[in-house]
Amino acid sequence: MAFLDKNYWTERYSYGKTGWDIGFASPPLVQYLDQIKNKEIQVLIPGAGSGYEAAYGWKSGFHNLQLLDLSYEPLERFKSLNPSFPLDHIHHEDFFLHTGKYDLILEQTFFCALDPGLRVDYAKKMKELLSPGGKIAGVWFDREFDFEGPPFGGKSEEYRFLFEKYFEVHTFAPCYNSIPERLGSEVFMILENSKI
Ligand SMILES: C[S@@+](CC[C@H](N)C(=O)[O-])C[C@H]1O[C@@H](n2cnc3c(N)ncnc32)[C@H](O)[C@@H]1O
Repeated sequence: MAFLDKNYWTERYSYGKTGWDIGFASPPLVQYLDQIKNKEIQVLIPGAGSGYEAAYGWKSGFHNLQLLDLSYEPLERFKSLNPSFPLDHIHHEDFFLHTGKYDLILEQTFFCALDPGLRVDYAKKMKELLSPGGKIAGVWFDREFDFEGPPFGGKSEEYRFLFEKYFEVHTFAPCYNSIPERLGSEVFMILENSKI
């Protein structure tokens, strides 16, 4: 398996090998953001890539929203397309080294981009970054792939087993509003940081 470091992702962006990039804010995340009344909450989007969800959230009034990516390229593009987005809310950084406290962290094809050996670390880091009562919400692939990842697939039972150790599982359901290409292969989850 390729070493999934900054160089790997930079190369993928440089060669335009970005099959994950849907070109617009992901409908399940958009609908989730739309029903949140308190727009003052601290939000993080890790592995944000082109940052469509961040642009959507910002335009919808979530002004305490931060995006983060290991790769410089998509963040530079994001900056040029969203000139009013505050520069200090854009983090060119490794998720695992990021510090902060958030009320909401959004997941969209970040988990599946990581080496599966990092899944426990992902759960622990998410917990560390969430305020008490804070939530992770978003979509995870509920399927395996017949090629070497990324993306790395998985099954919902595996996720439930992993995340129940760290979070209160609020929502865990087949995603009904996935993009057509992913319909039937994603699970929507809301995980709350209320477990000690
Ligand atoms: C599959 S892409 C998804 C991008 C975006 N979420 C989307 O749906 O278009 C995975 C992203 O995670 C970033 N990434 C991978 N490992 C990372 C890490 N350890 N910390 C932060 N970003 C990372 C990559 O640079 C890439 O932009």
